[in-house]
Amino acid sequence: MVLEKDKKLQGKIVASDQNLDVESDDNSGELQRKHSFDVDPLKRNNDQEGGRKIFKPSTKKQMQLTFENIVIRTVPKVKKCCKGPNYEPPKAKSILNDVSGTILPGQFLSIIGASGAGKTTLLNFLSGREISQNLLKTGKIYVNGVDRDKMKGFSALSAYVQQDDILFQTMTVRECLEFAAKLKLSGTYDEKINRVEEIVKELRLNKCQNTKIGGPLIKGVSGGERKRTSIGVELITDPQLIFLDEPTTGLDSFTATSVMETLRDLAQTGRTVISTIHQPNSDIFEMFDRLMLLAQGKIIYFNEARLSVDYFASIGQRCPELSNPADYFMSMMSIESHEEEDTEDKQALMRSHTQILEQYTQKIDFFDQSYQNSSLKNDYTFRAPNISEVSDADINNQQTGWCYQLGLLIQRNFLNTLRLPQTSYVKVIVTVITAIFTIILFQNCDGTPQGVQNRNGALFFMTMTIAFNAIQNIILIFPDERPVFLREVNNNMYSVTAYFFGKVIAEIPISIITPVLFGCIVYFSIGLSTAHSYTFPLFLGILILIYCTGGSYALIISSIFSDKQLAVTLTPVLIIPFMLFAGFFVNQDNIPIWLIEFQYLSFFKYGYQALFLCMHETEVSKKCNPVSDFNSPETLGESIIALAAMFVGCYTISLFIMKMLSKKYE
Ligand SMILES: Nc1ncnc2c1ncn2[C@@H]1O[C@H](COP(=O)(O)OP(=O)(O)OP(=O)(O)O)[C@@H](O)[C@H]1O
Repeated sequence: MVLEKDKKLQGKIVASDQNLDVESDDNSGELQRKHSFDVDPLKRNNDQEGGRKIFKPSTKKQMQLTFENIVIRTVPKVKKCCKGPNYEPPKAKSILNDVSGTILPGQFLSIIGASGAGKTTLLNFLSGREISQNLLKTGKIYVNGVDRDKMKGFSALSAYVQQDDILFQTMTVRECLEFAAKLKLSGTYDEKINRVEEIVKELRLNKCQNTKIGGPLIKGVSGGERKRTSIGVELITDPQLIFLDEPTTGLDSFTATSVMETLRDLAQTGRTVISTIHQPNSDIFEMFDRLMLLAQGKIIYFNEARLSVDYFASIGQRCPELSNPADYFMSMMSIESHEEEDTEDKQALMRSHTQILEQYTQKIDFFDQSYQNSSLKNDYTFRAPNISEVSDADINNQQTGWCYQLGLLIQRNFLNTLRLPQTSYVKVIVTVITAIFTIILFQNCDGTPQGVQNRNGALFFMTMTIAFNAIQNIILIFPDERPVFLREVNNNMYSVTAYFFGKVIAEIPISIITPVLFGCIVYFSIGLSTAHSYTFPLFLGILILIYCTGGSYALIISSIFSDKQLAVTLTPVLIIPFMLFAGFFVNQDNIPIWLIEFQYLSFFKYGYQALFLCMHETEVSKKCNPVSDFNSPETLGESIIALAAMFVGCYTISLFIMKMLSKKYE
């Protein structure tokens, strides 16, 4: 089909490009254009698809996005220490090289280019996402003619669908959409649910709406359905400007085509859709509306996709027959592979590399110049006539009440805990098994010297077990939730404090059940003190406090490290030093003076100390006076207060880190 179309195009090309009609004469190689604005997306929708209407036409103001002279480059760091006579300061690397263009309502722009061409950087910059601090950015972005920097709620007008599908694996497709609708939309409950129904229908999610998203532990929806759910979550507010980062990556060809169809349909209702695409197949290329080719941070083509093959043929880059134009363009924009890789002469190899790079740069410069001089060059000064300025009324910056957000977050967290096996029944089984181990290892904790030794060992073991149980719970779960939290908080769905308290409150049942279950099994089985009626509840209370403090400490670690593997690997290193200060392994008198202060940061020390004093301060038989042996500087009350203070302190620090994180990703 592509070829047939190309042949037709070889004579005279008549195309409507951003409201331009383009005429081309292949013999002269000259492409002429004449302006005539005719964007009627609904008409196109009906005409092109034989009356097929998938998306409801939006009643909102349409968006034209214009970007002017965008330059993004690295700011090289000059190392003062290395400055010498032969010192060559590092050069700035250009990532986007003075790129300009405009995208009109109803257009679906696909950006393709070799790896490192600057696609993601451009998409992020256009969508207003945070660009790394070490990059220098200049240029202007206008939305319907209004300077984006002067707009208050650009993020509320647009949607950004990330490459990875960042969703809760335990939630169903419908639950994900409902959650987004409840937090992002104003109006009554029925109105919100109606919008969900619409999205389910429009994105063809009917069949899988009650299936869980799924992940490594839960079987869930297919890749395409997951991607469509991610798109649906972003479409809930009916944004007019939609950015997508490589939406087809990781999908099979059929699913990728179906996702692209969805995006094309979306654009045909008047929305402006901009997407980077990774390795499109010929079917997907067929579906392209506007195409932007990026190479070395330069736009070498930005116009209708169907004109691209002819355009490149006119500058000497003819796509072979029966080839996928996208593949041809990709190879055209890629640096050629090195043919003399085997040579042992390193200098020759370097020279050859430099030569290839120079040739490649020359080739891209030629494409750049050809595009700049071409009549197909995107006219970024063009302003669609029926587009009016964005006003405050167009910006839906709605945020629901804090308590409403908290309620929904608690509900979601509980659901997640119940549906994730490792946070529910597996945890209970692990608790029971470790309790049985404790009983086997530390029997007979009576008042004899051997029994007291057993008891001290058991108390230390319990402190470790309960603390690690809590740490593991947070370290294994929070890193998975972290991207969802960042996406949602930056989508203005809820506040950081609502998320934080939602998390803390949802943790309460497991923070009570685990230590209480463990304590109940172990306490009487190994013969711990029954001297006072309050000893046992006090003992359980301390176990709960140890669990909560361990969890709060782990929350700091997992908020700092985004990578789960890294967090898991570093946890022992960050925990063990505090464990050594607990007073069981190292006599506190032996701790070097410069390290002594560290013991006051150890929740193991206060946890173990509190359990120890709880047993011995209430012990009737003190044959071997263990309290004096332990040399505890704090009383039981002080130990409990210190533990509680650490718990509150760690949670406060993690809340602060989460706030910082959310600002960083704004
Ligand atoms: N913060 C940064 N500091 C230095 N260089 C950067 C930074 N961000 C991006 N780059 C560089 O800019 C170039 C373009 O990066 P970008 O991620 O936009 O490429 P891309 O076209 O999206 O590539 P891919 O398809 O592989 O994702 C790359 O060479 C990258 O290394």
